[in-house]
Amino acid sequence: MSIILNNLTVSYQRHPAVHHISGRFADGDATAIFGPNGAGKSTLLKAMIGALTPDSGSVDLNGHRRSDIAYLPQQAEIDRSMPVSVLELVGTGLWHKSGPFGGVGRDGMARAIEALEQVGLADFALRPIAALSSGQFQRVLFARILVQDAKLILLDEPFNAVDAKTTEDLLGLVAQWRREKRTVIAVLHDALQVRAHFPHTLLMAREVIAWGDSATVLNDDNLRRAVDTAAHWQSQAPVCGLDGARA
Ligand SMILES: Nc1ncnc2c1ncn2[C@@H]1O[C@H](COP(=O)(O)OP(=O)(O)OP(=O)(O)O)[C@@H](O)[C@H]1O
Repeated sequence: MSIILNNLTVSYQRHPAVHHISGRFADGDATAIFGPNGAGKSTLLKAMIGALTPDSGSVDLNGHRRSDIAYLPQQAEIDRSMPVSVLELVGTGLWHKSGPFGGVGRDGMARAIEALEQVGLADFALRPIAALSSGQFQRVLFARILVQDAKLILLDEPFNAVDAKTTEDLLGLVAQWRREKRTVIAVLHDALQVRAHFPHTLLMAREVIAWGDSATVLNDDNLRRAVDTAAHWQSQAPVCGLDGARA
């Protein structure tokens, strides 16, 4: 499933976090979004799922619906104090099929248990989500994505605060999604990991620094340019005139 950004600008109180980005994500393959802190990576994902409205430009899902997208937010954005069991949380991945108040049914329950087995947490099904470690919780969120069976998978820093073994297991799922020709887009901070597992990279610092094959994009010059761009940022980006120029 191809996703295209057309001159996309997304701002907070008119200060752009994503500024005039255009390009196409590789269809049925994995792309990393890479860049310094504050580069607009999370903002871009939120615009892609429709949680933020662009100031200008658009996200073209190529005829697909938002419900074809599975999204993993940063853990810090999830309220884990909710009185919900692991199995119930994984079951919410079937929301688009069951409706907000519908039960997941016997088949849905079986799929959720199968997904928990796949991430190695079947024994944790009835535990409250509040009782999980960060790494276990991340496995549960990946199980939720498995039951969603989405064509487009967006992951925001999926391996943050996750140990080496869990990272390796979850990267195995990314490899499986690539074999299944799903489009995977992940915000990452580890260039070695990107080079090894994500064939394509969008390197950004509010704007596109480079976008293409990871081996080409992640060269020293480009990485330096991204860091230099960030080093000259003011606390807020200048207001955007939306015609391509800063106002
Ligand atoms: N809700 C918000 N209100 C105002 N400004 C925001 C908001 N969320 C993000 N920003 C600002 O937008 C810019 C981009 O933030 P964003 O979180 O998208 O960056 P990022 O590349 O994901 O950063 P990091 O690598 O640190 O997670 C930052 O300057 C940030 O302070």
